[in-house]
Amino acid sequence: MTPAARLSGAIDLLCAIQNAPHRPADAVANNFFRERRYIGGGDRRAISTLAWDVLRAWRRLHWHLRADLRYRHEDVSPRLLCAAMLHFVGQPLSSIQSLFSGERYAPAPLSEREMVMLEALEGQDISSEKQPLPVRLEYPDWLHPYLVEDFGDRLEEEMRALMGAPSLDLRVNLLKGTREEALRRLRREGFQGEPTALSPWGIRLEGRQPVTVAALFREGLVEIQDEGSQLIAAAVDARPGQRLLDYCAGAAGKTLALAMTMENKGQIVACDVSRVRLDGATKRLRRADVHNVTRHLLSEGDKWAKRREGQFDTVLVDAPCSGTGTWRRNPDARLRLTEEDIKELCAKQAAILDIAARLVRPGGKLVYATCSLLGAENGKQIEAFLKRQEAYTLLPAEKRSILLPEELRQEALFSLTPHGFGTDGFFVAAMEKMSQG
Ligand SMILES: C[S@@+](CC[C@H](N)C(=O)[O-])C[C@H]1O[C@@H](n2cnc3c(N)ncnc32)[C@H](O)[C@@H]1O
Repeated sequence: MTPAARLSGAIDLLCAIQNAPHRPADAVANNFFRERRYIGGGDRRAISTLAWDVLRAWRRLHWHLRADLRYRHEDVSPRLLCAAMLHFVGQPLSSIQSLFSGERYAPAPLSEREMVMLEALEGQDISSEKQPLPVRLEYPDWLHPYLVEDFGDRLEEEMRALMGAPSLDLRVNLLKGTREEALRRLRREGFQGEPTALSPWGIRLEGRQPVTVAALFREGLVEIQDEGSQLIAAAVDARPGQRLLDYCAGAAGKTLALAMTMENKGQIVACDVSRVRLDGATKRLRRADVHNVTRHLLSEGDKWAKRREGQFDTVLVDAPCSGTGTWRRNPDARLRLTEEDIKELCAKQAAILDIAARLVRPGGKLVYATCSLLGAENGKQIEAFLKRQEAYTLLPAEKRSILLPEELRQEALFSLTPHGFGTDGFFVAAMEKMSQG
């Protein structure tokens, strides 16, 4: 594809994202490329990169383009956003104008009005001290007081780290081979990667390499999983022979890692309320050679949980959450999140925790995790849980997982952030249910 055709693709993709305001952008993009199978891998990456750069700079681009208040929100079209983004990454206006040539596969020429709007950007940087903090750091206005409370002086550095592109991490499936073996195979297949600093099974790839086409991925030797998510699985410390419940298993991202630390021995039940997500787990479990997982679809009025009270050695609650820790990957999610969502999510998390608490056997463990950065969904949620559920305490030091690096074993609960650890944002709390009597 020519650069102009790629630009056209990015504009079309952003239009598709804009036309589906309630759907996550990555789901829209998957659909977009499925319907355009003629677009090859390199072109796909170029199109997505520009579209995602725009999504990551959404508030700042709108701030610039609507600096002249005569312009309405509708004037800021995906065409203009892409052109402005190209300007801010250093392309001269004349070369941007030549991409909008109107020739075959190229976007239509820039109108006079569009040119005026773009010319006004000359000599400016995308971030400006004049922008209010939520604009400069790309988060919704209403979230500001929450972030001030949670991060205090660290707010700027934490939120800035969340604006960058994420790393691409793999987890080596020890059921199929070692990390050294996986690194050797990756190099042989032309990929560049290094062992992760914190996860014992992780490999961090350089840039965005098309690893899903690699033979070692298709064979199940590696799985795509952020290092932070791997560390949540490490915190669970699932051992061979145990009976474990992954209560919000989704498409089994963490279940796979738990089955690995259990060496495929014992039993994992993977539950979720979403059939689509649980179905998505089947193929991944097969590819990874995992045999000790059964799945259960939770439904309203389901007696399943009632019948299994006190039966599990460990229950993991990887709770539905705001996903604020994954904003590097899903920058569009910032635009959809509302204060009402946070309130609803907190209530849901508390309800799930209370059900899960009953499923743990006396002396067993409950692990709560989110990919949120917000105290309301994390520390405060656990504080309230421990007040409600007197049988539970935070896991004592001697029982914490030795799969975790020393620095993460100091407390029974910890947070990971892109700024602090170079991972997605995660929170985990490990608790123990006291034995009766
Ligand atoms: C953070 S995601 C789980 C991600 C998954 N554990 C992984 O590692 O890939 C949260 C999951 O909770 C599920 N969920 C939402 N409400 C639930 C409920 N009331 N009970 C159990 N699962 C629920 C969602 O369908 C979603 O799959």
